[in-house]
Amino acid sequence: MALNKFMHPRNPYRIKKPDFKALASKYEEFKTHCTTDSKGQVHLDFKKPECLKALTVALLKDDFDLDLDLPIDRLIPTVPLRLNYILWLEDVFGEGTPVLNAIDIGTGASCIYPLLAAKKNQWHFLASESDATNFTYATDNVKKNNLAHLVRVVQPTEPSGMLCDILMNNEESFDFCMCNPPFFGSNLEAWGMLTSRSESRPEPLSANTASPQESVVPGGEVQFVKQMISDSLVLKNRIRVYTSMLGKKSSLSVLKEELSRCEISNTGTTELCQGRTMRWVIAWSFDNTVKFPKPLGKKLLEVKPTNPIMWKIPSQTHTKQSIHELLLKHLNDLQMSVKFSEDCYHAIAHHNTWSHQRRQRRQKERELSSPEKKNHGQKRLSDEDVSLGHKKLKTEDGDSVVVEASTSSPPILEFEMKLKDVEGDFVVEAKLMKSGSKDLLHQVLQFLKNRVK
Ligand SMILES: C[S@@+](CC[C@H](N)C(=O)[O-])C[C@H]1O[C@@H](n2cnc3c(N)ncnc32)[C@H](O)[C@@H]1O
Repeated sequence: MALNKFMHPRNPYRIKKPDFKALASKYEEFKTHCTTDSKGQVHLDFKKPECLKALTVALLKDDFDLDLDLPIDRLIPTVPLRLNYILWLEDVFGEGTPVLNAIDIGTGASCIYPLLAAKKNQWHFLASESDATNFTYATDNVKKNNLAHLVRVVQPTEPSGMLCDILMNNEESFDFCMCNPPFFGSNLEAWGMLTSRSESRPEPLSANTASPQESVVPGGEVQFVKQMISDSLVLKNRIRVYTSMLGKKSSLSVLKEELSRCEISNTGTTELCQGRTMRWVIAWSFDNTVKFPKPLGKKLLEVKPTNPIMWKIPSQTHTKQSIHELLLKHLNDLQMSVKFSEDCYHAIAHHNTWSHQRRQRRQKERELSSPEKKNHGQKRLSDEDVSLGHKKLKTEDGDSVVVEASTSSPPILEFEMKLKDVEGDFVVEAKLMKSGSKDLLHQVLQFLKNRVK
């Protein structure tokens, strides 16, 4: 599971491995596909399509209360990857996950994206599916979960019909469209026979159940997404954000070139990492107010197990309550979201609000002392601030600088801090959680140390 550590920071499967034993004890059907070894460990054979299906069905039931029926001869979706794409779309539209109206092109028998997003965020979907068997299963899966008020499944009038086709008799506007296109251009490519030796990948660990009509399309995913781009030039802002997943990294540069050729400049990309699989997403918009999150890159997403960082506060200067109040105040000043229970603070930062505070304060003082700028508390952003995703800075009374951060960015640091009594003194013990680096955590602790002396 080499890539799990690079999964989206909010993806629960990043740290939670499916517990086959627990699932087998809850779900009879899942249990029938499991084997138990002499040590009592429960196993699943991923080379068998029935086992893959049983796992996807059990996870969707257990984690999202979704009941799915899937044909064994069609693509069986893996849940962590599908969730990664949805979580990235949440980032595009900002925190608080507003109710959105979306399109899923090629929804599959599972109708997985619309069902997951409808259940998780109450998003509305128009889902298209050209394959007759998949269309029937998708429609039944929506009904089975009582989600017909949120998800409509349609068939394009032409088998290769795309956005313009399904929106022909429709006046609606949509917030975004998403798509997991057939990746390959031919059956030979789908079977891996066109891949040269040097490019060849290790043999897959799990069965591929996708039918030819699900994995193969003339021109492969590049042609499929080029058609989406062409349709988007007609539909423009009727869909605010156009996105598609890609199975091959090489397709990214070809499609970026196509977007540039079509003079579409507001574009974004991201990587989706899970298990041993990597996928990519390409996105574009005609609305310049849409800001695509900067890809975090593997460095920031990777969390290496680290020892906690300790910091001692002498009890002569503070009581436990006064330390608690100061910690909460300063974490709050840093615009982190903080949960506190049982002497433990769980904090998440979306932007670096703690660096260069002194420089910002001096700048503010200079601005306030310069007569022509006296009425302009607002400060120009440095390149670094911009690269950190800050929307704007504004000064406040006193020595604090408040950073109004863009809300559409994923966390850059997540940590836990415990406040303990140790031999008459107080000790703060801080530990990195799902996102960030030890360096960032050190910086935050130094910021707090300077204020809680
Ligand atoms: C790779 S599968 C993805 C299925 C599902 N979205 C998932 O992620 O598991 C691609 C799907 O697109 C469907 N498809 C292919 N061309 C299509 C088109 N022009 N319009 C709608 N669906 C299409 C295929 O039948 C297939 O179900």
